[in-house]
Amino acid sequence: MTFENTKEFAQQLDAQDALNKYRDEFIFPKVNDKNVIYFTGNSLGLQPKRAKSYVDEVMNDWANLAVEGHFYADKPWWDYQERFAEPLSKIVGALPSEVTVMNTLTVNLHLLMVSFYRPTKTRYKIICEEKAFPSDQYMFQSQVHFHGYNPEDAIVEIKRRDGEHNIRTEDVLAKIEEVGDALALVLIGGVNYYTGQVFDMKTITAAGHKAGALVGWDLAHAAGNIKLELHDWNVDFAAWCSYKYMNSGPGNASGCFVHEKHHNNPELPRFAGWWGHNKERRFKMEPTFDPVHGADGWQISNLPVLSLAPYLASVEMFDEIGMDALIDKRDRITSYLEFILKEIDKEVDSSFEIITPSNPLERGCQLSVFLHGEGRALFDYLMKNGVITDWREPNVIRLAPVPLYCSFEDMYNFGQILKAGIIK
Ligand SMILES: Cc1ncc(COP(=O)(O)O)c(C=O)c1O
Ligand SMILES: Nc1ccccc1C(=O)C[C@H](N)C(=O)O
Repeated sequence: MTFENTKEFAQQLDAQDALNKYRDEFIFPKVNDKNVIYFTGNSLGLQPKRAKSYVDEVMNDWANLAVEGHFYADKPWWDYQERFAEPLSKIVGALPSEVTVMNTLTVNLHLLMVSFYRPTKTRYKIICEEKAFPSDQYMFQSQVHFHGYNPEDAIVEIKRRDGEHNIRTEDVLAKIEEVGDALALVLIGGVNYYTGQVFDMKTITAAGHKAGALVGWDLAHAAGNIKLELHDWNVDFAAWCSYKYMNSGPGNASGCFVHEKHHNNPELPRFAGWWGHNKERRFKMEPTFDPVHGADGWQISNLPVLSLAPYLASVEMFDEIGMDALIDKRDRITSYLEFILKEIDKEVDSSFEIITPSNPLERGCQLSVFLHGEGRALFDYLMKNGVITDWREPNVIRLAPVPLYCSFEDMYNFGQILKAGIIK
């Protein structure tokens, strides 16, 4: 499709966009009395208007039913997480029994590593990506330490080649083969938080298995953003936070995936709690743990229902729309933003280097832009003028035109503000 850098053209794309009406479902912060152009849904998604009524429902049930709400609320609290299974399984390409919601992302990755990182004297190494999100790096180091190994030896990072911004699949595969019999686990961010690069999860998962290792994915920047087929790709486990693309609210619960093939394995160690115990007999207060056969068997504590409520509102919205429609718009709006950046680049002295892969199959809805010749002052100018982006050292802004609530006209307007910020 050929694009034009005009307001009329952008408005025309909005008029043809079936998802445009969902913009009204979200609350936008305002700057100078105008809705902002929000590019940071990859950090914290906007609040869906319908989230409040889900929270109010729990507050009302708590007021009116108190302890009875666990079993007699319209949406009973004791198995509230089961309402996520169907819609969430479609978002990540899983069976409903393979997904659950609990805790937060780093906590869940630790808990899943209890089950899936079981190093032995000879097979103890973890492959991850260079410059993984810091929380993941701390997690790897502390897990390796906990098991009595040396992080310098046990953690193997896949590097970018000199002068390249993204990691090549062939380099991941070569590293897996090289580490071979010493490899216990591959655990990578499915979408890199800094560059927005999407990894070839299917191919890498198969290669990890071939080497005799288990394979997990941190899907913080992937869930609700890209097409996932976790079950079919034979991924062992995965976890994601819900406050980014899934719009569940700050610090909210994480989602987890555990492949069906691991559900009935009595050998698998895990850190247990009563909410993972056999559902029918949970309140019989039995002394021996009998896990639910499914991802729910990794639950530990009773559920933080008040915080799950807005997440449920959001997941149901995703279910209404479907990932295919979202991805369709995501590709169009991301390409339009890419086009706008290139157009503005021609009109100003500075130059923008998009470090995200240009192939739509290797990116979701994030463009990370190196601002050559510009500095933090430009970022500050954008923020003051109602464009919310984020800044990452040394000189990168990340732009996520989230298809649920960003418009094509936003992209056009952004281009004009960007140009004014440079030329001023
Ligand atoms: C890739 C990645 N891993 C881990 C985290 C940390 O998540 P949490 O603070 O919810 O544990 C984030 C975002 O904050 C992330 O982007
Ligand atoms: N939860 C947060 C709280 C405070 C500041 C940032 C975050 C993020 O989520 C950062 C995110 N992981 C990112 O890739 O930008």
